[in-house]
Amino acid sequence: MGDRSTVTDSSGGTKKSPRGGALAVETLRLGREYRARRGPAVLALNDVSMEVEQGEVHGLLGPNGAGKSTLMKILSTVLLPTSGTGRVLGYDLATEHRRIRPLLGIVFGGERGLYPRLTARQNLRYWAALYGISAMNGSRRTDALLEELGLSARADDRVETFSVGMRQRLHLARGIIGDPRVLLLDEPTNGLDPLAARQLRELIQRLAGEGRTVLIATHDLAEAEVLCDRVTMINHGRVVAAEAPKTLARLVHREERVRIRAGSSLLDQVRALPGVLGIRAADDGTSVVSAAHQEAVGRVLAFVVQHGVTEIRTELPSLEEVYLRLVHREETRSVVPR
Ligand SMILES: Nc1ncnc2c1ncn2[C@@H]1O[C@H](COP(=O)(O)OP(=O)(O)OP(=O)(O)O)[C@@H](O)[C@H]1O
Repeated sequence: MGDRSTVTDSSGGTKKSPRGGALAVETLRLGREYRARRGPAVLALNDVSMEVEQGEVHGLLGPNGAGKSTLMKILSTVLLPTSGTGRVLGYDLATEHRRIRPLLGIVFGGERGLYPRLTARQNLRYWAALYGISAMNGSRRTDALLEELGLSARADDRVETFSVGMRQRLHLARGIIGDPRVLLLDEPTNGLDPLAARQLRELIQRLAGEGRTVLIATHDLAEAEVLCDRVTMINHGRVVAAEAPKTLARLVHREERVRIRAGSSLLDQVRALPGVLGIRAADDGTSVVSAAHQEAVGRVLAFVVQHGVTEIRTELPSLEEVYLRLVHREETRSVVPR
């Protein structure tokens, strides 16, 4: 499968992000309204501005109905925005979809995109042909992908006999057979057992390591935390945050944590240190000390080390906590009358 050299630069003049990287995806005040024959129109996306750098693994997070699928469909050029603009690798989403399509790999899962009565090999060769890859190259690429995704032994079995995990891997193979520069994945590890999910994550990381950009819509926050360089959280069609998971945790919680294993009298002394917000007992018998700022963390660390504590870990709130805080805050806001 492709090494860096296979990722060619054929973009339409890409812009740089404020962080200095060339942009794979950018949207500016993108909106999408669905108009029903009856009933009110639904504003699925509202002023969405986001940036994804080339080579980045970027998570798109949000509750059900937030607008993730709508955004993915617009980025994959199957749906037009009703307002705003967007570019993929420098090409305009509304007017240059023919240029964008060959650069994209789309994995939306479910039953779409695979022919169950064909074998895995036949499916991939068919998709290779659709991407305009010659029969010889298509066959070579098919073999390499089946091998890489652990499907070689079942290459000539019909897809209808495949497990959920095998189909999911085949979906990914289909998505990358055209050697795309940008991969759009919707819930890629949905329905996979933990081992298969982990293997798929490793593959996604490898694909990004080859210089490809990966945009993943997921409900799995732990997955987003390990996989994504940055995440964009959306709720009710609006961007509520866009940052690296760790940065988000700092911005949202403004607190740091130190996990220690210590007796109750020592914990009482730690609780009294300046800048300590509280201490919570964890299930594994350790105690989690919340500190207001880095200086307080330093104070706690120095104190516990001085008193012979050996099990010490600093940590940030999880992405799940950040998500709940941000989305919950939005929900609370949205019930306040305007
Ligand atoms: N074709 C459509 N016609 C009318 N409304 C739609 C259509 N597609 C989506 N919507 C509405 O737009 C909003 C956003 O939907 P979307 O499917 O993009 O959300 P999502 O974040 O992908 O949700 P989920 O995680 O449940 O898939 C929802 O209110 C949904 O009901």
